[in-house]
Amino acid sequence: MTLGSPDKQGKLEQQPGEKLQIEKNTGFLQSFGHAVEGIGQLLKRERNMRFHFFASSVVIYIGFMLKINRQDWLWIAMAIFAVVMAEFVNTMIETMVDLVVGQMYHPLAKVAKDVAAGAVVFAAVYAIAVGTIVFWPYLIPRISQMLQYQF
Ligand SMILES: Nc1ncnc2c1ncn2[C@@H]1O[C@H](COP(=O)(O)OP(=O)(O)OP(=O)(O)O)[C@@H](O)[C@H]1O
Repeated sequence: MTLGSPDKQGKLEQQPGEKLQIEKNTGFLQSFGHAVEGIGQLLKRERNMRFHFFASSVVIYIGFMLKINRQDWLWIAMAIFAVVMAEFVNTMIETMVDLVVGQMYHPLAKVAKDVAAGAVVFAAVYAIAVGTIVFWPYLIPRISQMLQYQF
């Protein structure tokens, strides 16, 4: 990919007035600023990440509704963290593969991208399992209460 040309997804155009830096960051604030930019890129480029963000918000809302305890919050936080981390790794791998092979097909590029995507699926399955184990005991009394009320 040449400088300023769009990437595979057509989203890497150089912005007017944007400073092109390849030197080391000079201080904490500059490093932090670039890290925040990285998080922004993840949200902008990854449709799945926006879905994870929405799903996490729903799970947190349900957690508050069901008044889950401290320990259960830790499990939920860990599940959300695992999915988000897997998505970070997936995006890093995808970007590096696109940088190296560009528009060419390469079987190893396929392996790298598919394994990275597999990591996200793996983390998502873990998160669903944690959510089920955590929320189930809070839901059982409510469900049986609803059933008693109906019959
Ligand atoms: N350069 C390449 N060589 C070989 N296979 C590729 C290459 N680029 C992509 N693929 C294959 O095409 C699939 C889709 O590629 P794409 O770059 O859209 O991945 P994606 O962005 O990982 O998808 P998602 O955003 O859903 O994670 C990959 O999972 C991989 O199997």
